[in-house]
Amino acid sequence: MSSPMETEQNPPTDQNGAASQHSPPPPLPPEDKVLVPIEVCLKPSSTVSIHDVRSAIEGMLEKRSLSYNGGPIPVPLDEPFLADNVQRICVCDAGEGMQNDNVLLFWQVKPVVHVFQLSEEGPCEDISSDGQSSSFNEWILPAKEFDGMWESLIYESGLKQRLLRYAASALLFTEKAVDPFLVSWNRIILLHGPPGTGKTSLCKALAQKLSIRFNSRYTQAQLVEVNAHSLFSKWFSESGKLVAKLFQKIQEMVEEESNLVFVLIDEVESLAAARKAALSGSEPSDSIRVVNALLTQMDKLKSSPNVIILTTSNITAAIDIAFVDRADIKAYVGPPTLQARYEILRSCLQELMRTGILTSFEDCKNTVLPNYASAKQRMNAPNFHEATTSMQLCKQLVETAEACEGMSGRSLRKLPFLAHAALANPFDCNPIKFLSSMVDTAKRERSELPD
Ligand SMILES: Nc1ncnc2c1ncn2[C@@H]1O[C@H](COP(=O)(O)OP(=O)(O)OP(=O)(O)O)[C@@H](O)[C@H]1O
Repeated sequence: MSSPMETEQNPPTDQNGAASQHSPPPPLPPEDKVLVPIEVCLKPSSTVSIHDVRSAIEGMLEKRSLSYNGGPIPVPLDEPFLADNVQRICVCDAGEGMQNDNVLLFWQVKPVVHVFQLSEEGPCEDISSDGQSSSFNEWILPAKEFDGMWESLIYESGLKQRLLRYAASALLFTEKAVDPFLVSWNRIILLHGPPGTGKTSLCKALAQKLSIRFNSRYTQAQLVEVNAHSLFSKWFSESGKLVAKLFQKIQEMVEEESNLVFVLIDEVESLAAARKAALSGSEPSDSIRVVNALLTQMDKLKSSPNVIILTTSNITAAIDIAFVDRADIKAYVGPPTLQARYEILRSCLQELMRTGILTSFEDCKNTVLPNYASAKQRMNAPNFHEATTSMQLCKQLVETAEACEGMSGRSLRKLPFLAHAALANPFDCNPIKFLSSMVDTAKRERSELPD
């Protein structure tokens, strides 16, 4: 593998290090340059200012006029300030700026540097008065727990980009004080779809991303995770108090205008269920008061510019219509497509090879499996043959992904573990044998899915 970064003098290379056929294009005019975010994570021990690191990284990118073909950029060891303080440098969403056989030429794009440090504080849990379920969790963002989550979620059709751009526009409109009577927008996102498709994770990952991308405007960010179900306490009289307590806390957070607050309400369909049950008389009317209190509090929060409300639901039809109306973005998150299944399984396999669980052929640790598009391209090439282990593996990986049709992202991420546990000899684990075991396990899992 070539290094992810090459100097401009070197011809651009593709992901396998082959020289590009094209000559480098001339620099673009500044207004045509695509913005490419560069995320720079500081070491936990670092105490330097984000400002200083940003300037040093910008200087580094300018000085070296680099090109890039995937993976993290190595921290420059010849620059002690960066080497001492920076843990990693990642180029994000480079897709649009990539040209010439997937090479990103830094002098063709406008890098936007975001420097951050992960919070290691962990969640702060609030135990509800029944002493059992907690009514909300709170994290300081960006949190160590959510590091890498955004990258691990795989969707087609630009869903992640759409959400990121939507939230960025919503924050910009608010910051620029656009008159809401003339242009109307909310900062409420609803993700709905079947269980296990990554809705909750996507909300958390989105909050983490935004806390990094907007940290020059908002110096602090927090995520409050509310389980809607737990708000309907079995002690009915307590429910109203729980909602009041929760929103009082959120109000305190948003009063500090340098604070960006994300409120995640999971299982929002339980609001509708409670209202319906109350109307049919099977639940005390207290439930309906809780739903109404929640909606009123959400409306109140709308006037605060620094809040984004993220909600999820498994059952679209059951969501309270009053709530659906409030959400600006209603995105359906479905089960992974063939390509997404391939990519999820590829990342699993890659991890098992990195950690040495899968072994038995030389250089297993350093093998890089091709992505779906290049795997298909190579398999369809007239001179394709399965002689190389990597090609044999990716052909089998495509077959495994095909066998997993209908499975959720959550089940797919569990599949490698189940397949490993089913092996007769788990200590001599050949990736080819392992993939056969995955197909068998997938068939078994699918046969056990409810109709
Ligand atoms: N599209 C995906 N790409 C990668 N991983 C996924 C995907 N979908 C789900 N997963 C995996 O499944 C796990 C569970 O997802 P999560 O709990 O966020 O789903 P959910 O849709 O909120 O489920 P539920 O509705 O049952 O609460 C995630 O942490 C992730 O590892």
